[in-house]
Amino acid sequence: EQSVNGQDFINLFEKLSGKQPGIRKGHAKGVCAVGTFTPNQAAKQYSISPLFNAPSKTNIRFSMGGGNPHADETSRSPRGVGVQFVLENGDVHNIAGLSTPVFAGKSPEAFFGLLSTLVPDEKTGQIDYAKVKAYREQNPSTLGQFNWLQSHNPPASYVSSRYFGVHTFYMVDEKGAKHAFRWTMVPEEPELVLTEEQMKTFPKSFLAHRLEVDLAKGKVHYRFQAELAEPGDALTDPSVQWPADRRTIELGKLTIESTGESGCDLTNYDPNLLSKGFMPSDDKVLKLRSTAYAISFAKRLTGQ
Ligand code: HEM
Repeated sequence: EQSVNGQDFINLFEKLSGKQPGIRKGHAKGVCAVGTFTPNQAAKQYSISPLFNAPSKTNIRFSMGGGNPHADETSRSPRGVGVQFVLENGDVHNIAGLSTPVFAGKSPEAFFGLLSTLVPDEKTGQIDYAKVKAYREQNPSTLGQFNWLQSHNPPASYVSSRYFGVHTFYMVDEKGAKHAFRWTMVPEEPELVLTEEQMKTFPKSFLAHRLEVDLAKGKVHYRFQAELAEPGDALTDPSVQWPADRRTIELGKLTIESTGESGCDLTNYDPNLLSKGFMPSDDKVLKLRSTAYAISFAKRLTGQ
């Protein structure tokens, strides 16, 4: 299996979704919001991050997975969230996660192979779905997310969904000890999904409007949680979920206050840009994201 890099993905996204000048090459369709993060004091025992010292302003973006700026919001595909925390000392800390608990591949190569099967045939312009299915069966790490999406209808609102960090990160405490964890954003209101009927009748775009309606009713609250790893848990494979009984600690509350107009348009939610007191794991998918996002960012800022 040949190894792939960030540029390879950008080239592949262009084949899948066209050039899309000035637009994100992944999660192209999205909407901004703003809020405040209020840390839980108890989180301080796991990390020295200034994130836990004082409330921080957050610059949020909700999105549809994929490079299509006109993605169908009734489709069984991942939704995304990016949150940039602006710390009291001016530092920033990013997270960018998905509405699915697992990613579509254990490695950049597995995911790249899957996406490659979705490139339409040059002559017919058609996607060969038998090829896609065969690839999934031969590369079972790409099946978990697909199966999850088949058994969970899409969210009815960007703020009625849980979001998962998917990768493993570390919190570093006062003594320098590292605590492996995965984060989840859990809405305090019930999680609402589209009914089968709504999936057929809703327009392709309703989530931006729905977010405005939800936020006009009042602020939306999320609990920001960390599941702590136990020995033997997958630390570098984002396609594998940990057992449900992992100890969960509350990192704090995220209050989404209003829509954010164009406030997130120029943000790069690189998930490896972390505050002191946090560290990325050696997950190769996580590593590669920095390069891919930087290339996408540079391109879209220069109208490419
Ligand atoms: C090899 C794997 C991946 C590649 C190549 C990739 C690529 C990209 C690219 C190019 C962008 C646009 C960046 C920008 O222009 O700012 C993006 C956005 C995004 N990706 Fe990924 N991604 C990968 C994996 C993941 C994973 C594992 C997650 C979640 C756990 C994720 C969540 C997101 C989210 C939420 C956004 C939107 C951020 C925003 O709103 O600006 N991606 N991705």
